[in-house]
Amino acid sequence: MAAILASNCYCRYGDLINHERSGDKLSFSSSLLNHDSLEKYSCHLFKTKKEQKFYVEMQKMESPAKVGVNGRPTKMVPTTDTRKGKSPPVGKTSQMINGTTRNVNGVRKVNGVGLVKRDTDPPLMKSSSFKELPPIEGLKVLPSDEGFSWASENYNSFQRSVDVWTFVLSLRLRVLFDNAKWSYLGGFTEDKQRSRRQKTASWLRECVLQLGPTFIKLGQLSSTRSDLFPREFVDELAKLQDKVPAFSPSKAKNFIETELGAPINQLFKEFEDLPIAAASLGQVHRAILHNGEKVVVKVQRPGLKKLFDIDLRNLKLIAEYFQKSETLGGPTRDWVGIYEECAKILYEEIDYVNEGKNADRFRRDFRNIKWVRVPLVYWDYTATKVLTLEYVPGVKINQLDMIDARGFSRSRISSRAVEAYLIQILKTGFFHADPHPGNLAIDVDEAVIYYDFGMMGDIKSFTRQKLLDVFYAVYEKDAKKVMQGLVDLGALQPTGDMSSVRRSVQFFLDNLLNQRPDQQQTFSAIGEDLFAIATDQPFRFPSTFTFVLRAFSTLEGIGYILDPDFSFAKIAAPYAEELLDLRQKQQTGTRLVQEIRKQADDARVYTMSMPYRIQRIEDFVKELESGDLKLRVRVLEVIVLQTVLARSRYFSAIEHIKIVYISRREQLEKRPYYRWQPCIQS
Ligand SMILES: Nc1ncnc2c1ncn2[C@@H]1O[C@H](COP(=O)(O)OP(=O)(O)OP(=O)(O)O)[C@@H](O)[C@H]1O
Repeated sequence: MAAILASNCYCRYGDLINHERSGDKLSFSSSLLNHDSLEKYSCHLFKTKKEQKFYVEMQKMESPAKVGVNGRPTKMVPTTDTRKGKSPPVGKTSQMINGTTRNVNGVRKVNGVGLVKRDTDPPLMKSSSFKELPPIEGLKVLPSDEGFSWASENYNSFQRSVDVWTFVLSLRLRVLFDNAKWSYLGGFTEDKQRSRRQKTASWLRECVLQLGPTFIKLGQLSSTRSDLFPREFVDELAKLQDKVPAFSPSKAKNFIETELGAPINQLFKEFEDLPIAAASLGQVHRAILHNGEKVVVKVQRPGLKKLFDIDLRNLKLIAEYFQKSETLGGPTRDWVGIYEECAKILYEEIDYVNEGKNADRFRRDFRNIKWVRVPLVYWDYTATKVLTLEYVPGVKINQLDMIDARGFSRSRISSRAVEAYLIQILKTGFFHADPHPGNLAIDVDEAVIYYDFGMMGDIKSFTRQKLLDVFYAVYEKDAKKVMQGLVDLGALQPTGDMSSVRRSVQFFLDNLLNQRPDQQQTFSAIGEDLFAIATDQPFRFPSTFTFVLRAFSTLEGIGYILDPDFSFAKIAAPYAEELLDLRQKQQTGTRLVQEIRKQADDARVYTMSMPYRIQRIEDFVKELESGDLKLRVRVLEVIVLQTVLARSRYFSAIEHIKIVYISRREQLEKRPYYRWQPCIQS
């Protein structure tokens, strides 16, 4: 709270860059209190001088804004009824929308307990104000998290561990059973196995949902690992993206108040109860700051850290158990490594300060690219579990109808999405590791908006260099160099005999690169081939690699949906060319340096050793002349030698010609060498 009250300087800055925004006719709602009443109210609300000063500053800054972030015009989606088409089912008096229970009269129920008027409800939070909210098109009605055991903050650690182990052991048994041919009544067929696996996969998704945030997130992460899990599982886990329950607004608001240390109405002029999105780890609410700026507040699920601690402790033991198991590929799969990677990602994702920093960095990386938009972080309203960002609405990149209705160019959008990604991978090295369609939207000027900076990849310069080496090696179809690059990257374990790996890589390179443009493979197909090739080989794909591959295949999928003529290769070609040109230049430069160095070395060696060498040659020639030595030279080399010898008495090029000394005795040998008596001219 101290930070919020004390640091009003940010609001001033925010005001400057968001003039347009405050002046925007569209508002979440009209304030329920006019300025006069607010002023009176403020005396009551803001008890300390510091608080009052903050309030006064806020009031001053309510002037209409002119310029948006990046100098862009800020525009919201047109106002229509937010809950259009989402009226409660006939015969029912209330419905749960994104954690909020509403009755048909608009009276709010909290936590499904009944009609409740929260004592803590600030006067600004009356539901009538939300009639004027700009709509969220395609807003989903989310299931509530009530009824899920993990939604309670007081987990019983022992019970939770029992649940986790029961799930893992059941999964293990089901997988064993699916793979056991004897278990198929009437005989085993691949079709029967596939359908059984499909059932197990659906069961798995249900269990994951029941087990809650840790497992939902892990399930989402696993849905990128076709290299580790069967196709059916991966497909089913991918569905977890949009089936996450929301928690109640009262929970969200209480949590924000605890985290930011101030009542909601001091923090926000308005706060919208209905979350615009809910995900495994948190949910997003819209709000308006007292200076009129529109923001979104991402609130973490309460008690998540505690839940992670219990779950990850168990998962560590499970990974160790997997590691030891022969049937689970223990020796070839680094389960403990995979666990560690996942745990790191999970803990990073629940640190919203980290996410805010990522957003800032990403925003900086794209500051000169006007067609990419990254929301601004409101640090004064941000803590480890609450993240407040500039509200940047847009049409989701896969909402084709809306894209068409707004007259956007689909091909331009797909090119921009791919290009923005190439810039991240090839230039800045800091990339969005989860560019699914929910995290990409299109602004009014067709700029690509990014959301969600919890999972970012950072390609360090060493890794970047090695990746480029692999890229060049792939371009040259040089399996050995590709392998060396992969070893350097830690993606390939060097073992004794690498010939089978080399053959696999060469096969992959030949098949991948020998295609005509019309036969180009999709990234997901390439990924699948790659993972198939990697089976039983000492590959360990780092998460960065799988994330990049998944990101490319997601973007490619989006590209095809948007534009039937989409070609990833076409968009990427200028970037690839630029890299190859760069390499060419580097090589030319390096080669020149090498050549100069070699000449310098030669000169030094020859200068230093010349007297000695001349002496040696002198002796050698004398021996030849006296007949003490004979030269035995391969037939083909004779002419060269003759020429050289004819030119110089001290045939300094002698090292380049294969000369064999033979003694007189050895002359008699029958080997098919041409006998040659040198005729040296002085
Ligand atoms: N700055 C913003 N402006 C407008 N809408 C936003 C903003 N940030 C997030 N949203 C909306 O909220 C949704 C969820 O946000 P975000 O992806 O950051 O949450 P999350 O909890 O990390 O979800 P997930 O992990 O599923 O991606 C976004 O898809 C977008 O619709």
